[in-house]
Formats: sequence, structure tokens, C-alpha cells
Amino acid sequence: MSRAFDAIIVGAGQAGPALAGRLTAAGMQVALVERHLFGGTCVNTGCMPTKTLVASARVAHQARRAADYGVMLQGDVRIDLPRVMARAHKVSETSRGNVERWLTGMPHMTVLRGHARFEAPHTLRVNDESITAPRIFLNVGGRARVPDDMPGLADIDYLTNTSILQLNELPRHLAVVGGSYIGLEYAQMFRRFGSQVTVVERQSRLIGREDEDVSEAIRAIVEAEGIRVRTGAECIAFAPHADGAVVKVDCSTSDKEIVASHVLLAIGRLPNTDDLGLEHAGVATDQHGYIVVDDTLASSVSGIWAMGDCNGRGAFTHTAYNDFEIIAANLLDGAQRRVSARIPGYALFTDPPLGRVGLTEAQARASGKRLLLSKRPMTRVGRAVERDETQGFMKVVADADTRRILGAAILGVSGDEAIHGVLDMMNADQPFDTLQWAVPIHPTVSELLPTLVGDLKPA
Ligand SMILES: Cc1cc2nc3c(=O)[nH]c(=O)nc-3n(C[C@H](O)[C@H](O)[C@H](O)COP(=O)(O)OP(=O)(O)OC[C@H]3O[C@@H](n4cnc5c(N)ncnc54)[C@H](O)[C@@H]3O)c2cc1C
Ligand SMILES: NC(=O)c1ccc[n+]([C@@H]2O[C@H](COP(=O)([O-])OP(=O)(O)OC[C@H]3O[C@@H](n4cnc5c(N)ncnc54)[C@H](O)[C@@H]3O)[C@@H](O)[C@H]2O)c1
Repeated sequence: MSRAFDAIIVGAGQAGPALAGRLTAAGMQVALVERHLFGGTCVNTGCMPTKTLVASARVAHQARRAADYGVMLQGDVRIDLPRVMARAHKVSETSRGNVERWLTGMPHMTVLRGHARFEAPHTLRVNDESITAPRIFLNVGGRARVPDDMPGLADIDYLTNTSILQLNELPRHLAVVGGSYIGLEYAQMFRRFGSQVTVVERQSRLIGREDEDVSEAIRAIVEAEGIRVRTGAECIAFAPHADGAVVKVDCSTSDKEIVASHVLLAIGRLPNTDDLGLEHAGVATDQHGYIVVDDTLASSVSGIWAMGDCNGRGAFTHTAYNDFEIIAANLLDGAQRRVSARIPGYALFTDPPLGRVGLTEAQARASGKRLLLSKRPMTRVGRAVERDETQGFMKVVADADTRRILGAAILGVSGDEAIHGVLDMMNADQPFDTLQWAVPIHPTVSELLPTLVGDLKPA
């Protein structure tokens, strides 16, 4: 059987459903193919369940600290992990159901459940039928990277961001391999649930894409909660153990071994492009399997676009969604939007969180521009003091000649929200002087942004 459509979308992640909405509203007959769970990674195994779990972990942490605030609770904090997990599953299920209902209720829409694979440049096979369209949009996302050359990995049971959500018992000792977004969010969460936690990171510091002062402050925050951190862990190897697994973290000495009841692999993602039959369509990928796209997200084959994690141009829900916005605006609204115009912003949802936008200080220094820099500890932010959550700092780096902000980091209470003040300024392309004359609300973290830019000094 063969069917022809005006457009085919592969994957119901963060870009596909929204694009389906726009294309069908424009009168196109659209097929959307999803092989697994509607909503993709963010909804089912990524942002939504993790942030729900992070919220439970924060409550546990706050409860333990209750006496610091003069609130006296009786007894120990006890975690009912099945209940904690059920809460996360419920949030995912609701969102997944909403996406599925939205898609199946769209006029001009055909939802196909199955794995899509190219047979020819504009033909895909799904189950026992062939579907064709002049426009094909790939939104296939990614999965946890599980290297086949990590010594001993195949001999132990390990967890990924997907399987960890099925845990019903608290790990006695969770070894987290990888000290970046997934690793740090899960490490702090399980420590707060009561597990012993060790983070094993190959690089010399945690979250190595950030500035060194950010890495150091995050390390201090997690270590203060009793998480052990092993950076510079070369020769990571695993072996089975009666209590779970032995994780070897150092080449030279055998005392650098950890016996963990559970191991979480959080060492990056792989795009789901290896089973798409891209070779039958002639769609080019790079050496990591990401679909090569131009500034409008068009692939190497005319009429085929790639959105979200599979194009390697972003690794976040908001960048996937922005890919949809770019494609829809260019195809349907006569716009000329480009990915390169996107100012990168993101957050690490540890507690306190790290909000980031634009260049790091190190990147700004490498640019050769004349710089201005300002940094303020959270101990000098009223909101943080009142909440007794004064870890971290905020900093901003600006171009001395254009007076434009180049980048900022807010590691501290509400940093994930307050960073948007800077992000909006950068998107509005305004000089920082404009921000200095804003009258922000007291007492907030954002109220210190004008003070922060007012303190800018030559770097
Ligand atoms: C633990 C974790 C926490 C995260 N937290 C955050 C966060 O807090 N904030 C943030 O911005 N980002 C976060 N992310 C990243 C975010 O989840 C992703 O960037 C986002 O989901 C990418 O969306 P996407 O649309 O590109 O792909 P996905 O959401 O992965 O969707 C791809 C879809 O395509 C389907 N598919 C794949 N191949 C085929 C095929 N051949 N045929 C049919 N269907 C197919 C898949 O089943 C899937 O449903 C997190 C990720 C993880 C793993
Ligand atoms: N808050 C958020 O927005 C959020 C949260 C979770 C995940 N995500 C997305 O998911 C993606 C994947 O996250 P991630 O943390 O798995 O990957 P990552 O690519 O951000 O970090 C992987 C980490 O593992 C380390 N590593 C790599 N190989 C290793 C090895 N063999 N042994 C030890 N350490 C090793 C790296 O040095 C790095 O620190 C991210 O790119 C991010 O965009 C985002």
C-alpha cells in the first residue's frame, strides 16, 4: 500500500506536533509517524519527569533544613520512592496524552504508529505501507550514549535516563558516570532522597563547557550535600560485584574503586539517525550521526528538513521548538529566519540552578573584544539572604565598545528565571545602559541585574 501526503513528519517530540499544527492549519494533508511515546524525550524520559523529581528532592532537602527556619518537624525525612516516581509518571502521562489527543484530533492529519525508514528521497516505509511527500521533516531526537568500548560495561547492569525512572527502591550507593546536566541533576536528586552518591567525570572539572568559577561553585554546592566527586577519572572500568558493581576510576591505583549498588550512565546523547535509512535518501550526516543542516535547517536533500536534537544545532526542548518556529515562519509566513540568529540560553536544574545565556567569560575573552565584567556573590542578594540560600554568584560580560551584553551566568536561587532579564535584553539588542534604568521589583533576584551591569569594569 502507498499513500501520498503534502508533508510527512517523523517523530512526535518537541518540534513535530507544533509543525503538524501549522501545516494542517494551512490546509496541507500531513502524516506524522511516531514509533514510541508521544511527546518524545522531554515529556517521557527527560525534562518533565526529571524536573518533577527535582521538585520532590527539594522538598526533602527543605524539610531537613526546616529547623534552620524555625519550623520544627518531628521525625526523620523518609522517602517513598514509588510515590515520588508515581508523581513523575503522572506528569509525563498527562502531557503525553495531551500531545496524542491534540495530534489525533487535528483536521487533515494522519497519525501513524510505527518506525519510519527511508526507501527513497521522498518515500518512507512505516509498518507495511509506503508513504510519500514532497516535504519531509525529521524530528527523531536522540537517546543515551552507551559506548561499546567502556571496559566491563557489558558485564554489569547499568541505568540510563530512561531506565532510572523505573526504580522502585532507593539505591544504596548510586555511581553517576558523567558530571554534566543529566549526571548532576540526578546526583543531587538521589542524594536528597537519601542515597550515597558518587559522580565520576572524565574531564578535570564538572560541567566543563562552563567557566571554571562556575564549575568550582557547582562542585562546592554538591559536595556540601555529601556527594563525592571524582573528576579527571581516567580509565573508567566496571566489574560485577555482589553489592552491584565495582567502578574503577583511576588507572594507577586500585584504592580508587567504588562499590556502587547502581550505576547511571550520563555521558551524552546519540541522535536517532542510524536506523532511519538516510542512505536511501542521500541525506548527509556528520561524523557523530547528526543530520547536516544549513542555517534554515534544510538537509542536504531538497525538501527534507531536520529539527531538534537530531540536527546537532541544539540539545534542548526550547531549541527544538525554536527549530519548528524557524521552519514554519520560513515556509508559511514568508519570513527569513536563521538558526544562527538564536542566542543560546539554558539552565542546569540543580538547586540552586544555573541560568546561562550567550558567551561564557572564557569564550568572550577568546573573542578578542574589549570586555567589561561584573560579578556579584549571592550573599549580596537580598532575596537569597532572606531565603538562607546564598550559594553561587551572578556575572555578566559585555562588549566595551558596543555596550552590548555578550553573556551571563546566574548560579543561585531563581537563577533559571532571573537569567531571562538578560536574555530578553540580548534579544532586544539593547545596550546594557537600558537595563540600568529599569526599576525592578524588590525583593527579587532580578532586581540586582541593574546593579550588576552598573558595576561593569574593564576585564
Ligand atoms: C534526563 C533529561 C533531562 C532533560 N532536561 C531538559 C530540560 O530540563 N530542559 C531542556 O530544555 N531540555 C532538557 N532535556 C533535553 C530535551 O529532552 C531534548 O532536547 C528534547 O526532548 C529534544 O526534542 P526533539 O523533538 O528533538 O526529540 P525527542 O523529544 O527525542 O523526540 C523524538 C521522537 O522521535 C521518535 N522517533 C525517533 N526515530 C523515529 C523513527 N525512525 N520513526 C518514528 N519515530 C521516531 C521518538 O520515539 C521520539 O518520540 C533533557 C534530556 C534528558 C535526557
Ligand atoms: N537542564 C537541561 O536543560 C538538561 C538536563 C538534562 C539533559 N539535557 C540535555 O541532554 C544532553 C545530554 O546530557 P548529558 O549530561 O548526558 O551529556 P553532556 O554531553 O552534557 O555531558 C556528558 C558528560 O559526560 C562526560 N563524559 C563523557 N564520556 C565520559 C566517560 N567515558 N566517562 C566519564 N565521563 C564522561 C563528559 O565530559 C561530560 O561532562 C545535554 O546535551 C543537554 O542538552 C538538558
